[in-house]
Amino acid sequence: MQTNAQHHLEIGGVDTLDLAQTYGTPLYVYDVALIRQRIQAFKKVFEDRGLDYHISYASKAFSVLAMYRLLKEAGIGADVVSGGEIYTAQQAGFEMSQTSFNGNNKSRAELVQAVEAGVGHIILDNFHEIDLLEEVLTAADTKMKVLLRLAPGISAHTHEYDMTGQIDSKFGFDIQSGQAEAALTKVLAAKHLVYQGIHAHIGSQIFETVGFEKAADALIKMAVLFKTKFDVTTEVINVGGGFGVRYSTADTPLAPQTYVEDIVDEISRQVKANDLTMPAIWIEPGRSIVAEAGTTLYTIGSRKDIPDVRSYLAVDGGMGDNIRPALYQAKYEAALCNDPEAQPTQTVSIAGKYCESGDMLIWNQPLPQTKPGDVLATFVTGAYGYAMANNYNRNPRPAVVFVENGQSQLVVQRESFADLIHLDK
Ligand SMILES: Cc1ncc(COP(=O)(O)O)c(C=O)c1O
Ligand SMILES: N[C@@H](CCCC[NH3+])C(=O)O
Repeated sequence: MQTNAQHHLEIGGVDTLDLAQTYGTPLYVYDVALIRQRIQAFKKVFEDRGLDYHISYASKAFSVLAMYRLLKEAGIGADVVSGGEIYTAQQAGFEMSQTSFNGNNKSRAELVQAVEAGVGHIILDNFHEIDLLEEVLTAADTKMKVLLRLAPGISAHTHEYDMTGQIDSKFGFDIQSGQAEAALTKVLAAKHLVYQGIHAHIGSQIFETVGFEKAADALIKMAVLFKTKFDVTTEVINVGGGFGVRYSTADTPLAPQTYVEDIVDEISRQVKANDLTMPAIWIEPGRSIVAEAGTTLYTIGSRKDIPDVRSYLAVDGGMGDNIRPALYQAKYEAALCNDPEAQPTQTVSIAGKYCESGDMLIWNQPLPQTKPGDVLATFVTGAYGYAMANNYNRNPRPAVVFVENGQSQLVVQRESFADLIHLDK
């Protein structure tokens, strides 16, 4: 947390009170330098080891034109999961060969769109999709590089809704029951699918490396099986994303690059032990690239003090701009922008303005005295915040600004009431 000479909270060299004044609240503010640093730290792990690699930022964490432009500048790829993300990346002028396309129910229309857009790789998730993509490619008379998403049977230590690699999951080909082998057989028989490798994503907001290492081992085992049984070389091992970040003092993640160092070292060991050629290693970090770079600014409004029970302090946003506390009991921390380091004198619970009792942003936040009109910042809201924002109660979605070197830039305009009825008939 940075403060300026007036003791105000500052982000990227810009006073947050000025940002709130200029752009209004609620407001998502991104520290662009921090995003660049995160990307560089991931790159460095691979480059220090001289490895063939690909970083595919999981766009779902935060997908807007400005973000794809930033990725392009930083020289990394992007993973997309919908026609909307493909469209946004294209409109941003993103190099589409540097995208991969994930998802458990890609529609025919989305596959056509992906092929026409020149998406680099499609990560096949199920048997239906193998048939569908082969049909689309036959009609277009073109080929597509594919990875197979596997469910390695690993339960990551995270919120139940954030687990994706366990056997009982809607994602990917199950390894244990032989689906993975059956999928490879089908891909090899399809004329327009070019097998490149395998993928696993075990979940999100994970704090330990052991789950990733187990997933890497499972993928290497499959690469060995594919080699011995099918004489097929696996050129890409994609270990997904899911590297945890620190939302509150209770969280104890590793440095983002530490996860990758461990995974890469494990893969290198296993490749050597199994006498394989070293594949390209791909990662798909989303949260760990953007979460900590994001801060949301709110204006404080009403207050309700229930003697001996609780004090509710309400802000002008809530579950419409940050649904994570309601959906995953996610914990956040907040500070007052006019003096974030002032001694707390009270404990309050930060409520949103939506008509739901569950619309709470933070329970039991220590704060100094506040008054209506004060600006409150909640930290680490850069991932799955704006991305999951909604118009519940017909509230317009907030604006997004990028700040860097003392300059701010509006990258997403605040929705207007007119925008809200734009599509109504
Ligand atoms: C396939 C896939 N890759 C990457 C990610 C990104 O995860 P995270 O934002 O936790 O890094 C996700 C989301 O969990 C995902 O489903
Ligand atoms: N939306 C989730 C993570 C995304 C999971 C995607 N597979 C969160 O905010 O934690």
